[in-house]
Amino acid sequence: MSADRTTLLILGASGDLTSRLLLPGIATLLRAQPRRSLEIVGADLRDLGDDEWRARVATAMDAAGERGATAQHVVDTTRYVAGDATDPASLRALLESVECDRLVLYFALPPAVSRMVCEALAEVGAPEGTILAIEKPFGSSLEDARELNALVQRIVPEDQIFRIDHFLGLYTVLNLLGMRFANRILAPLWDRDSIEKVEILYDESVALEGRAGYYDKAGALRDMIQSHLLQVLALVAIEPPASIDARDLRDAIGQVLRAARVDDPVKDARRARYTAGAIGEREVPDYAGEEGVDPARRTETLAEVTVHVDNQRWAGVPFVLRSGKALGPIRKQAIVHFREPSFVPRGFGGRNSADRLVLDFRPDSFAIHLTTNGKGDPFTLEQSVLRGELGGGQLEPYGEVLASILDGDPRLAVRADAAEECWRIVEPVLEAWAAKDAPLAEYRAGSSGPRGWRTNG
Ligand SMILES: NC(=O)C1=CN([C@@H]2O[C@H](COP(=O)(O)OP(=O)(O)OC[C@H]3O[C@@H](n4cnc5c(N)ncnc54)[C@H](OP(=O)(O)O)[C@@H]3O)[C@@H](O)[C@H]2O)C=CC1
Ligand SMILES: O=C1O[C@H](COP(=O)(O)O)[C@@H](O)[C@H](O)[C@H]1O
Repeated sequence: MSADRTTLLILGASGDLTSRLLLPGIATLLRAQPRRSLEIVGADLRDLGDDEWRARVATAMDAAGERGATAQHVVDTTRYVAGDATDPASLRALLESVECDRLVLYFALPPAVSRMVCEALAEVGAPEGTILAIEKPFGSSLEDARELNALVQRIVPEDQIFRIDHFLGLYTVLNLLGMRFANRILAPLWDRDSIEKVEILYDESVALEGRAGYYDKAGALRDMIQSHLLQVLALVAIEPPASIDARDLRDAIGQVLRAARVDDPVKDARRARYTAGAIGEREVPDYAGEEGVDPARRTETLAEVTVHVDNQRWAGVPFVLRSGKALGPIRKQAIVHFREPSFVPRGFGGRNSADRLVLDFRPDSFAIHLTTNGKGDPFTLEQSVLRGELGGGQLEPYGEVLASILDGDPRLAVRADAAEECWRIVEPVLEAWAAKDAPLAEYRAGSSGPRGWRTNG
């Protein structure tokens, strides 16, 4: 751990990400590792003011538990700067106002704005040693991601670029590595011979939450599937790496993403948008009528895409990726569906569903649904559920991600090639959906999705 004075300069500090996930994640890091030395500066277009900003930082620190000396130092020293970071003169002034040994410039901004800030930064120049931490989605298309990669690599060397995907900091997602590669039970079953299908689902109850500025131009496919769910797919599907150091892990991720594709963007993808409804007591307004939403964009709030991985291990196995907002049932899981056994001794009755491994992302746990003899009648099969609590880490995902940035360990960050591959995989679907008559189904907020969309699990 470095004792150098590090400043985290958050661009987009008044946005949803900063308050809801980034600051609370940092708070868990400072609670678990109080010897870190950190100062935080918030910057955004909106003039939030020092007091309001400090209150937000203090709330996040308090929510993580008792405020220790490091967290207190962060609250005492933090400040807020209003301004447009895409404007080179404002950006220069902002950078000059920061005194530290090491600067982490955190882009908590919509992708198009991040790109404009990078263009300004290329003009202004980044202080020596600056780390760029850039949120997903990285760029807005394959071409844009390529250009953005070239641009940021002109500003700082690749080892100072962290393309952020906080799902790589989720305990259960990291646990895929232990589960797959550190026991003899699952590894021999982990291929097309034993696995019929994999589902990776992230159905949320949160709705737009005032994020139209970002979300209405992104939609569920770009917001969740292009980044998070493809990273999870990569960890489910990678070949065993020799080590879990950054190079081996990211080589393996790059390899599997290069093999991934959507067969038929029309048949293998569907999308929908929520209408007014209620989730519990909460009334949710029609997405299309929300402030800042342009209904003509036909932005989807629920997307589902089937991806195939063309290699010996996975040929023919569908990976169904789905994520949506304002849904009633919350499902944040990866489900590995195993094939039927090749033969079951005659005389057994009752077998009616296949075995499966369910990994719950939040809270962290897993369950194996295994066919066994029935409770009352031993000759009637039924499923027993073996559950495991994973215990969770000490850190929230953003704490893990920030720790790895501060330690200069890119293991939890997305490498340049992987960021581009993820766009390559989803781009045929985006093109199909850009057609005027591409279907956009509807679902009531609080429901489980459009009528007629069946899900397993
Ligand atoms: N929210 C979340 O749950 C998560 C978000 N992310 C990623 O974080 C990024 C931001 O998302 P989110 O916080 O939700 O979006 P928000 O729209 O809530 O926040 C973005 C912020 O950036 C500000 N901004 C826009 N232009 C500029 C500029 N020129 N200079 C300085 N600030 C500017 C916006 O100000 P204004 O509102 O005035 O335009 C807004 O406060 C996205 O890339 C998203 O994918 C990643 C993980 C989780
Ligand atoms: O990146 C994003 O992630 C969140 C979901 O992550 P979680 O850690 O809050 O569960 C999602 O709500 C948001 O739309 C997206 O931008």
